[in-house]
Parts: sequence; C-alpha cells; structure tokens
Amino acid sequence: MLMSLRCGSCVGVVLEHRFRNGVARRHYRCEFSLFRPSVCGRFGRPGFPHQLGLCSSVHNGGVPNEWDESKSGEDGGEKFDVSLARKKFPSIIVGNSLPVDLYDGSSYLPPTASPGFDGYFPDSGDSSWGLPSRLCESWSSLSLSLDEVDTVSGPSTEEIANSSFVNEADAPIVSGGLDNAVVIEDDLHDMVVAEKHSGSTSVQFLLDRPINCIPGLTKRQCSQLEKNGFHTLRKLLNHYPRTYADLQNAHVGIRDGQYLISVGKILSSRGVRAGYSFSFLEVIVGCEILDRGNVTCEHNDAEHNGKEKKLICLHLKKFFRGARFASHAFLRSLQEKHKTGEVVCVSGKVRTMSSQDHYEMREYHIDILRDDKEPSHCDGGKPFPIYPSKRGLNPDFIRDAILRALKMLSLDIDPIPRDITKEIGMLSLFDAYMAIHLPENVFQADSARKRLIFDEFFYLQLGRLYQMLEGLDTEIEKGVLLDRYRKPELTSSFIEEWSTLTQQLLKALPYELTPGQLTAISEIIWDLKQPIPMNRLLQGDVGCGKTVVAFLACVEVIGSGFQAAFMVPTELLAIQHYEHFLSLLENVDVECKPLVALLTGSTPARQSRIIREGLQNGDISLVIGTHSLIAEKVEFSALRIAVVDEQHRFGVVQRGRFNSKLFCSSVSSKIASHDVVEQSQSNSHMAPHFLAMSATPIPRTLALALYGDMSLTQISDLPPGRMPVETYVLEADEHGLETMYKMILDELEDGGKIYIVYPIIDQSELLPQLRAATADFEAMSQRFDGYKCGILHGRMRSDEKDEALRSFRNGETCILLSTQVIEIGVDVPDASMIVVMNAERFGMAQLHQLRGRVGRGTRKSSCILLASTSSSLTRLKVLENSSDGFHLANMDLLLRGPGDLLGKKQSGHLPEFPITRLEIDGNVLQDAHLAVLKILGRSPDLRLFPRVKAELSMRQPLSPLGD
Ligand SMILES: Nc1ncnc2c1ncn2[C@@H]1O[C@H](COP(=O)(O)OP(=O)(O)OP(=O)(O)O)[C@@H](O)[C@H]1O
Repeated sequence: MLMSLRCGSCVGVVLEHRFRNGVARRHYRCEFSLFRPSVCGRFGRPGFPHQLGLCSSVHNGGVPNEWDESKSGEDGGEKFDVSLARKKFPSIIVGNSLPVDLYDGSSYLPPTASPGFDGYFPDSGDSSWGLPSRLCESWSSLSLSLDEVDTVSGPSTEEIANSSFVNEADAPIVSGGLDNAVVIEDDLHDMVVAEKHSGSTSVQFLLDRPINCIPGLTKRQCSQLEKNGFHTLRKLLNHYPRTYADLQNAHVGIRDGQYLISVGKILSSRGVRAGYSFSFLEVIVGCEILDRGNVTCEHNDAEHNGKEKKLICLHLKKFFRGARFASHAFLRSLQEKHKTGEVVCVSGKVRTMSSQDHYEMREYHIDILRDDKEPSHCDGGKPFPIYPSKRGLNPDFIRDAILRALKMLSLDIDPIPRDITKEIGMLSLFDAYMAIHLPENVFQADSARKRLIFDEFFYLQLGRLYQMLEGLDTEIEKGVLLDRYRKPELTSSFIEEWSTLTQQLLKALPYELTPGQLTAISEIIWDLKQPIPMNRLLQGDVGCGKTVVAFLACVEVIGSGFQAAFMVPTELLAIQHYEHFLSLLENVDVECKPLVALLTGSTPARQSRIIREGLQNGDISLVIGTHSLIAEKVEFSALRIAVVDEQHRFGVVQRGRFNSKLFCSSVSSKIASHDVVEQSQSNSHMAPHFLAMSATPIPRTLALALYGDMSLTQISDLPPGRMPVETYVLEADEHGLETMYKMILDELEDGGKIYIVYPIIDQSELLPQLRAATADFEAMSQRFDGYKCGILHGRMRSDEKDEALRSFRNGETCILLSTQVIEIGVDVPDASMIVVMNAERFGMAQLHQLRGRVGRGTRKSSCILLASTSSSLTRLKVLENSSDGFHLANMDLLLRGPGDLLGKKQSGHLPEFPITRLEIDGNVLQDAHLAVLKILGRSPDLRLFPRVKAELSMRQPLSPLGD
C-alpha cells in the first residue's frame, strides 16, 4: 500500500508507506531537495554514502537520512493504523481508490543515487561539475535541462515498485505511483507493472535516447561522441572501464617482469634520433610507491601514506625504424604528445634498469588522467576507472560524458523485475551502471560486472527460449517445455526414441558409453528433435570420447533422412575420423549403410567434384573434412547438423559460413527412413543444428560460446581404465637432458611408443635456442639405435603425413618426431610417452592438448616438458600438478590476462578489468537461466513483462525460426 503526502516541514517531500502484513515501512524522498538544497537541507545531501552493497543494495529512495531514523524508529517498521492515518491525511490512498493528485509530477527527477559518487564528478571543463559542495547546484541545473529536453517522465508504478525492491528485503509489494496507487499482492505485481507500462515508456527507452539528450554537451561534443559510435546513452554507458587504477599506488616492491599499473606524473618526454633510420621515444614517469624495504607488518596505513613512500621512475620506450621516423618533425610531434606535469596512469610489464628505482617499460598503456590531479591525494582510495581509448576523444571527456549520462539514469531503468534480480543476488541495473563506472571498491565493480554479464546471458537465453515457446501452439506444450528446462534431467531423450540407425551403431560400438557420454548424446538428440536449431558446445577433457558422441549425433540425423557435416581443423584429423567412422559402420547391422565421404584440400579435383555432386543430390549422408567443407561450391541437399571439432581453431567468419549454409527443403538423403519424415516436413526450412566440440575451454572460446547463445554439454568422466598421465617438467640443462634420454630409453625398452614434439620444423639461425624436428631426426635415430623413428610435420604432403601416422599407429615406428600438428585429436591409443621440446613456447592449453595424445588407452603414460628457460618452470609446473583442462584454462586466464571487458578482444597482454572469469561467469550463466525460467514461467509470451520484451527485441531482434 502506498500513501503519498507532503512532508509538513518542507516542500516536495513524498512520504510513502508500504505495507506488508500490517507492517508499514516509511520511505522518504525529497524530490526537490535535489534541486533546492537550501529549501530542505535534510534530504539529498551530496555527502550521503551511496549504499551500493554487493547484494544488499539499499536505496532509501536514494536518500537515507537522519530525519528518517528519528521519525520512524530503527527501520521504520512500526505498526501503522491505516484508518487513523486516513482521517488525518486525506491524501492517503488506500486500495483501488483514485489517487489524489498532490502535486504536479512533471517536474519529477528520478531519485538517482548521486550521493556517494561525488568524489568522482569531474572538476575540469565545466566548472559546475565535480566539487562536492556544488553537486546540488549541478543537479539543479541538470534537472532543468532535463525537463527542457523531454526528460524522463514522472515515476511510474514500476518505478516506485522497483525502487521499493531496491530499498529493503521486504515485501515485493508494488506501491502506487504518484498518479496511481494500488495495493497489489506478489503475483499480481507484474500484471500491474504491465498495465502501467504505457506510462513508463520514456523510462524504457531512456537508455536508447540519442546522445544529444545529455545536458551540458555542446553540439560539437555530441558529434564527436557520435563519430566514435556513441550514438545513444546505452552505447556510452556500455563503454566500460578497461581497468581501474589505484591512485594511491599501493605497490609494495617491484619485481622484474612484473605487470604494473601505476599513477604518476610525466617528468620528461623526448624523441631521440639514434641513427639515420632509427629513433625512439622515451617518456619518464615518476610514481610514488610504498617503499618495500621499510614496510613491515606492523606498519599501519597511516604510515604507508606518509613518509615511507618513495619515487620510482618508469621509462616508457617506443622504438621506430625507418628514415621517416627519424625526422625532427616526427620526433617533436611525438614528444609533444606527452606533456611534462601531466598525471597519467601507466600499465605494462617492467624491467629493472641498472640504476636503482628506475624501470623500463617497452609495451605499455598510458592514459592521461587529469592535468591537475594529485595522484596520491585524490579519490580517497576509490578505484579510478580507466576507459579504453577512443581515437580523437580525450579520456577526460569520455569520463565526463559518462558521468553526465549516469546522472540521467533513474532507479527503474531495469526491465527485469527487482524481485528476480534480488533473489539471485544481482545488483539492479541502475546500481550496476553506477558501480561499474564509479565503484567505491573493486568488489562493487565486480558485482557490477556480474550484473552486466548476467544481462548478456539473460537476454540471449530468453530470446532462445522465447522463440521455442512461440513455436508451440498450446499452453500445455509450453508448460511441458519449460518444465523440461527447469529440470535438465528431462531434457534428454531415451534410447528408445533414437533412430534405428543410431541404436544399431550404439550396439556395434566396441565399448560401452560412459555415463557422461550417454548423458551428452541423450541431450544432443533431444535437441535435435526440437523445432529450432541446436547450438551446443560439447566439452570434455582430452580423450574423454567426444568423437563418438558427435558421430552418434550425425547418425541420428542421417537415420532421420538428413545429411551431416563434420569439420575438423587438420587434414590428419579428418582422415583419422573418416577411417574411425568407417570402421564403426562396418559392424552396424543395417540394410542400407549411409555413404560417407572425406573432403579436404588434398582431395583430387575430380573426386572432390563427385563428392560435391553427391552432397548436392543427397547420395552422401556424411561428409568429414577440413574447411574445404565451407567452400562456396559445396552445397548440401539436406544438411541437418554441422559438427565442428575444436571450433576455436576456425575463424569466426569460417564458422559463420558453415552456420549460414541453410538446409534446403528437398529431403533426398537416401537413408531416409520412415521414422522422421513427418518431422522433416515440419521444419524443412530450418538452419542446421550446430555442435561445437572443444577439449580446450580457452576463455575466449567459452566466452564466445556463452555469448553466442550456446548450450553447454560437458562430459566429465573418462572411459574406464584410464590412468592419469605422469607429468615431469625438466630444465634443458645437461642433467635434464640426460634424465630425459634415460626416460625415453626406459619407455622404449618397456615396449612404449613415444611422440617427441618440436616447436619448429627446421633449425633457424634467428632462433638458435629452439630445437627443430628435422634437425634432431638423425641424432635421435642414432641415440636410440634399434628403434625406428618417424617424422611428421605440416610441410609434408597429405599422403606422407598419413603414412607417418599409420606407421606409428601400427608399430613400425616407435618414435614419432613431430611438430604441433599432432596437437588436436590425433588418437593412437597405445602411445605412452610424449616429450615436448622448448615447452615454454607453448601455451598451457596447447600443452594440455599435447599431453592428451597419450594416456588414451589402458597403458600407464607419461609426459616430459623440457624447458629451456628457468623462468618458465613455474608456469609449466602448473601442468605437473593438474590434469584438469578446465582448471588449466583458468590458470591460463590468470597468467595471460582475461582479455577485454566483454570478451570482444583477447589481448592476452593485460590483466585488464576481469569481466570474463570462467568460474564466476559460469555461475552467472546459471543464474541467468533461472531468471529466464522465472520470467517465462510467469508469462510465456512476455505479455506481463513488456519492458523485458522490448529490451529483448532491442538487443536481439526476434527473427523467424532458423533465421
Ligand atoms: N566409452 C569408451 N570406452 C572406452 N574407450 C572409449 C570410449 N569412448 C571413447 N573411447 C576411446 O577413447 C579414445 C579417445 O576418444 P576420442 O578421440 O573420442 O576422444 P576426444 O574426447 O575426442 O579426445 P580429443 O579431445 O583428444 O580429440 C579413442 O580411442 C576412443 O575409441
């Protein structure tokens, strides 16, 4: 229940009483205090800390205050006598009675949480910004301008409702707006929100208003922003910080090679001509940091902030080669880019220099902060946002524009009802925007990050499920579908529901599927039977048996009269899969076996033409191949599933092309069975199902998979009898090499088969430290006399490669010297040892993949990683201790850096703002899934959530199925 009344002591205060179970809670908002602090100084003071707690956000209408407490007791939760109140205050609105208009709501300014962010408001440029004491004036002028530019409307039912949820963990009761007040029980809440929706359209589209609605920006500034892609408020607000600087430089000691992010002043900048065609730029930045030598555990913060700081000099160097870079004009322009005295934030890896406290940075990022900002005395230790640079835009200007945009936000910009986000511990969208741009601390920023990732996942999944529901006719069908999603154990098909061909293949397998494989294939087949294209990532550690699962999926569609395509990144793998599939098919007891083809870059032209014809007329049911499969000339008659192994190895464009190979309506595959002809007719215009496989969940892949709206299937067990691969990290000194040779010999004498992997094919003068496969061939053959060596690398012809692998597989050769060409998918079950030369040259995920080439049978296997630099030992030791691909992917993420904020770039260079952290983001995905089910469970057609629906179509235009 809501009561609206004026505060007796000042103009413009709205007192709201919300009731639940007879308990009233008071919320006070001083609408006008934001404009006129002098009228009522008790409200909206800029100094109020904005309580952006991690999960327990508190926004007392944006204004918690002493008056609140003194009048309403500790939590404002005293019993309230409605009838008495009604007598006293005729303006109180009870039940469905019409509202009494107390004031004109048109001048309403959303109760944004300006307090607490004051420290950040810019103090350059427009002088009315920034100084905390002037914040209210800023708001005042802002509000007026807002009105002038068709500002957000008065608070809607939703607005109040949302803000009430933000306030406390109390009832999800919607209080009435200023023009309407209704008592609503929980389950009616959304209905009313929907009804009142029409009144809040301007709020809904607030984020999509053009950039020129931001008050205080000149026309030139607006066009500058637009030129850089910031066309709307949303675009600007979604320009998230790349990282945050600790302006206090709380580093305690610097090591060589350490990644440093530090704030300091430019001491000098000079462009130096070092030769006719050689020059460099050196910018020296002086940074105050804590002096490690003087820091002991007992020292308190005060001491740290005081005399124990010391100045270090960072020498940022950039080198140029070429006569034109050595000209005076060029060097002058270069050095003038960095002005002495400018305060900057620098990040990059440091190298110690010969003079003490001097460090060199060769690959660095430099961001100009404010000209006048004293690094060590500002912002009270709050993280200072550093934005990705935009060409031609001054970073200060971007920051200012974002702050102005933030001030336009209202509490209710969130289309997702607060009760839902609150239940899963997410910030409201308003809080998330505030906290990502103006965090009080890194935890807040992280919570904001989660919420923003949540949104990405939420709308992707919502779109997908919504489309599925739209495809169903009856409420019962919709209910069943939602139920299955709620209970994932139901989203799998029973073996009896599989096509006859699939069941036959299952019977013919030389082993039993593991529980993980069985669940995976059941889920996939369930998806294959749905009327929308599957988009699924099949993940599992190396050697867990993903291939057979993918084969079964292909066979399922073939058994239903369609075609399947299986794309792998190397020719070697294509041949291996082809032969593997044929061998499995041999044992299948069916009358008409499907025709399988192999298509790679080495397939002779004539043969390739025949295969293409076979695919076009439907004679060929399964084609296995490399990226040749997505060549323009390849057309399918009835492609129903595209499987892509190690999908991250293919470029986005390549994958996209595979995706867009639309399945044509003519179903003419010769294997068509009576099973599913009926199904084929109903969805003959659907895009093919897409199944990606990966044993290396590298962050980028996973992030893309998640953002790319993929369902995830994980195989978490290994076939029985597998033993973990023993891993040894050796330094390539004399002792290490001897140990390695001895281990190889022992293994050979024991009947083992060994891969030796090299980083390069031929010895290179430029890289003398790297061992090469061809150069070592003779030496290895001599050393292990009596054991035949083979060689395999990417420059060999296709048939030579095939032959080399075949010889190794059948035991003719016991040692295979190879490059990383064997890294993906090569399956020789009795290979028992792998040695990786110059292991430091490989990424962790790569090494894990290489290690996965052994231990694929029942024989005990080992892996030797030979490191030629002692500095890489620590990194490699991680592999010694873990055989879990997911863990290693996370370690890679930590060591190489998390890439760009929303996974758009993978820099691998910076420990940037950590928006893509696997473990956490996995949970967020789960949360988003739950939220989607909640929303659709309440309203499958989103009728009750018009704002969610509008947002969905904004983000992901709802296209017809399969488009
Ligand atoms: N259930 C099972 N029981 C026993 N062996 C199995 C089972 N499933 C698969 N295998 C065998 O395990 C080996 C590895 O399988 P597969 O090549 O499918 O693994 P993978 O997950 O694709 O590995 P990678 O990621 O390295 O490509 C193969 O020799 C395969 O025949």
